[in-house]
Amino acid sequence: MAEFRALGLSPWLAEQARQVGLSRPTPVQAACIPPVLQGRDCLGCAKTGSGKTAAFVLPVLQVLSEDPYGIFCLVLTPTRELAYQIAEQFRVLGKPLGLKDCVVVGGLDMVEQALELSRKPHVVIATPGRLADHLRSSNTFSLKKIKFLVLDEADRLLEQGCADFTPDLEVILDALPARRQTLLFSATLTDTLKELQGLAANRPFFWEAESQVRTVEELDQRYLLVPEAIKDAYLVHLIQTFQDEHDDWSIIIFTKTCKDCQVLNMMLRKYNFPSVALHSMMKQRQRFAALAKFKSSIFKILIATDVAARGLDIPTVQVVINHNTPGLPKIYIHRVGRTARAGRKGIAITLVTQYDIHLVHAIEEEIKLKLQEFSVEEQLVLNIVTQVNVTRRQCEIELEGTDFDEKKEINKRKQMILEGKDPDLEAKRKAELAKIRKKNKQCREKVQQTLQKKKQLQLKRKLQKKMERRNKARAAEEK
Ligand SMILES: Nc1ncnc2c1ncn2[C@@H]1O[C@H](COP(=O)(O)OP(=O)(O)OP(=O)(O)O)[C@@H](O)[C@H]1O
Repeated sequence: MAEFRALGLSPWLAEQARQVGLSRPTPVQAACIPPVLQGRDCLGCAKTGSGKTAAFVLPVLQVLSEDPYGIFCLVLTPTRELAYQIAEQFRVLGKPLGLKDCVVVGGLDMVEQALELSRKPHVVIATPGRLADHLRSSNTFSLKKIKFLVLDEADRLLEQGCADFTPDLEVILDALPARRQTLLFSATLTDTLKELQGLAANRPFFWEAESQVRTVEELDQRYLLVPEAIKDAYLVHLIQTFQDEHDDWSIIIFTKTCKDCQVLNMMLRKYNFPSVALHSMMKQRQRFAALAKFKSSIFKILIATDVAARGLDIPTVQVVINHNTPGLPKIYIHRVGRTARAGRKGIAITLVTQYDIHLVHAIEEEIKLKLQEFSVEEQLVLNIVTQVNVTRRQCEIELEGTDFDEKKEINKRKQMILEGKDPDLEAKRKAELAKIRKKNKQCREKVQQTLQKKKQLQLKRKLQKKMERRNKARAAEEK
């Protein structure tokens, strides 16, 4: 407790931290809390599970307790589940303050959220899309007086991936006062450091954990070479083994697509494994329910897309299985970081097919560590291959019978409308683009063929000339 106090926190807050199990500051907390209390902006880069959340929650609560008003702090985070998790930390640590928080995320009632926002909560925790929608559509609340802006998983919020947050961030930043403290945290900040530094200009304090290796020591990182066609048999075998060998076990399996996630969940259920799925095509209430069931250990297996890759803190997770090798090392770091948190041990097994070897090399290069091979008894896997493949096919057929693909199409259209695009026009544009690409490809092929023919002709002529010269020489010799 004394150590948290030594960082500048009040006795009540240090005591509250102790009561919720934070007895001694972790390095990221020890390094970042004092400069934040001094009024500086902060960029904190520390490994997964190292306590970055409390590194911003504690100083925000400290400053809030000295001059409480609403809306005092805005926290932005990329996923809805993460927003609730952060709100929970604010709630437990800020209980003695009577802290009022408000979570603003997509998929839930907008009117209710607007009402809550108008009641001036101390802290708003939001995903960018929904908060920007509120700002565009109502003037019943103001962010003009906020003292703190926190970007959790800051690099994800700023990168322009498949879900691009930047247009929403622009709307939000326009609604904020220039005089504020900005705190940015992630386990993978360094790639986007330049953009981030532009956001935090108030005597920014940058802290990065001193370590070459970018994943935690307690994590045992393995790969398993598997032929693509029988990958699922390996997965079933792995799960069966963990179930047989451990009483208390809990696994997160990451998949590439929502459909894969759904099919695998159906398949594992057919084998009576206690699994639940979590992906972005589920309704928000189903997503929360699935996560709650997994957190309470009613279901021991969570099959998820990368929507669960960042930030989720579930201490009981001992195993992470990557059903596909992540295409980006950064995603690998976040996925495997769902285990071996806060000093606990954990294992991550990545299924690697013949097509993914280069991805493993990229991961190893980034994390500065070689993955070790995980060995299994191949015969046991071969024994179940046919059965597993048949079961998977059955599940795929079952899924095709539902409106899953249709929903996907509808979701895509909805997303486009939200982004201000016309789905029909986009479809037309896409078709035209495909046509142009096809034409270009045909043209390239034609050029290549012509070039090749030309080359062959030249070669033929050269050969002919050579032969002629040789014949002439021979004839001259004979004379
Ligand atoms: N000082 C502390 N002492 C003990 N446990 C702590 C301390 N600080 C945080 N923890 C615990 O460590 C776990 C991980 O913390 P947190 O979720 O903040 O990690 P993180 O660094 O944000 O990870 P990620 O990068 O995956 O989001 C949580 O269960 C939290 O309660």
